[in-house]
Amino acid sequence: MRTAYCVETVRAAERELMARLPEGALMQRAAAGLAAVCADVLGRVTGARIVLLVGSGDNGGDALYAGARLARRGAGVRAVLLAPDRAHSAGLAALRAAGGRVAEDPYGALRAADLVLDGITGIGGHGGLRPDAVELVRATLGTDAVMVAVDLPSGVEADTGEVRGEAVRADVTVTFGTYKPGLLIDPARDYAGAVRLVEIGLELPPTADAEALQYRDVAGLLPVPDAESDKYRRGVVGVVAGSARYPGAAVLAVAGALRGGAGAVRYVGPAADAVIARFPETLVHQGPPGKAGRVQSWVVGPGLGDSGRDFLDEVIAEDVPVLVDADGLRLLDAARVRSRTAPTLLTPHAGEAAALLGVAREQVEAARLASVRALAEKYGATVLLKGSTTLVVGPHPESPVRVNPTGTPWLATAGSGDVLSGLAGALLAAGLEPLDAASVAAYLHGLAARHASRGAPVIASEVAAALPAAWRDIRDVLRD
Ligand SMILES: NC(=O)C1=CN([C@@H]2O[C@H](COP(=O)(O)OP(=O)(O)OC[C@H]3O[C@@H](n4cnc5c(N)ncnc54)[C@H](OP(=O)(O)O)[C@@H]3O)[C@@H](O)[C@H]2O)[C@@H](O)CC1
Ligand SMILES: [K+]
Repeated sequence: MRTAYCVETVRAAERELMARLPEGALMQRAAAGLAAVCADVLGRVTGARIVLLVGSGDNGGDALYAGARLARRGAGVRAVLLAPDRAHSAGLAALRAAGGRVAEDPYGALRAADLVLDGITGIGGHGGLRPDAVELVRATLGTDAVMVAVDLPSGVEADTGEVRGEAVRADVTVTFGTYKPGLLIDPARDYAGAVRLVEIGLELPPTADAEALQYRDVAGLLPVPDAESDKYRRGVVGVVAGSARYPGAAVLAVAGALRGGAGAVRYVGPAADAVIARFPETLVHQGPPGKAGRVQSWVVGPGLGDSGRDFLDEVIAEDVPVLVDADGLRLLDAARVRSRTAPTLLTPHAGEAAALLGVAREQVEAARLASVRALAEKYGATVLLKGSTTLVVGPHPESPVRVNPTGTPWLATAGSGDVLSGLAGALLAAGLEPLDAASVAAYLHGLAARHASRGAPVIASEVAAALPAAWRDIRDVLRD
């Protein structure tokens, strides 16, 4: 599991560690790791032209000490001090002692740089870059210099991934001790480039603030049938989806459920002919959901249209896990969801989330973490917010947010959400907790899209068809 911790927790761990270490030792660890990554990126340090953008806090101190290390190895290092009277004095002295200098012509130095170290702000920064910093950072655009951010790209919010104004766009971010949530969550994640973690010995609490499943975690969670399994042990999913206008949504949700390992899929709705034509293994039911036979989880909403309200109400009243997506979300009553005893999983995209929260879509996109938490609280449900970085949170406000690392922009295609809902529904039916079902589904879905796409446009039914390949990929790690 890749984990990330908020600033408050990082600072507490830092204080505790600092009390046990000689003065300045922690910053030296950070600077040593930072300099090593810079050397790696440069290939050859001797003769390299390096510019340090140095803010008024310890983030600037890290940059100065790393600059000193690189200067000792033969690099030409120039520091641009954004607040000369508040720059880290010991760091600056170390840089000077190593042969580095304060830049006399900052813009000239930036134009000629091979590498720029962004030490303007780290975890102490708030709000976007200030105007003087904006000007300097703009001067690096269009040059060949590699931008390496110290701890975080300056201008992003460490805890939330929000970007309130301008921020540094890094090629590489060297972060210390732990990932910060902003390095995993868009839009900030997109500013970080490749992230390298430098261990500095922080002892962090067992529960993280954000976490991203890795192959091995997903492999451990995937339900795998054994010799005793029958369709009920594997899980029977009920799908209430589709309408005369959108029969395809039903087909795609059923595809996701079948490829998600369901023992059986029961389909309820007006698109039975289309579903059977494509997937004859589906059990279709003509009456209301309550009479469809045994179901271990329901998926309701894709392509349902307005006419599905009665079916939605009936499904919500069932005492099994229910996933609500798309049109189902619009028709949903928060109080009814909150009063359910079995788990509920909601899977909105940003537009649907915005409608449910009564805000603009842009607001959800700019504050994805706050939005998904607000929805989880409003509905007392687990919520998966689709998007560039899909987020999943449980109803408990203290639980970590799960960030999906496998997304790809090719997934932004009609019907891909329907596949995801069927897939997550199958995992719920197999008995996974909603947080696991949703995050494993997002992971598989992203991986399947990558398989199907390989850099070219992909359509939703191909994503569903590529799920077995993604599944095999993941199970392969268990053989290592
Ligand atoms: N914690 C750890 O484990 C370790 C931490 N380490 C390092 O320390 C860093 C944290 O250092 P930090 O606390 O000194 O804060 P930092 O990020 O340098 O910025 C604060 C300064 O910036 C200023 N400022 C604020 N917003 C601004 C803006 N938008 N634009 C411009 N300026 C802005 C603000 O000044 P003011 O608002 O008063 O003008 C304040 O002076 C951390 O990220 C890591 O690199 C490692 O060395 C070792 C392990
Ligand atoms: K920085």
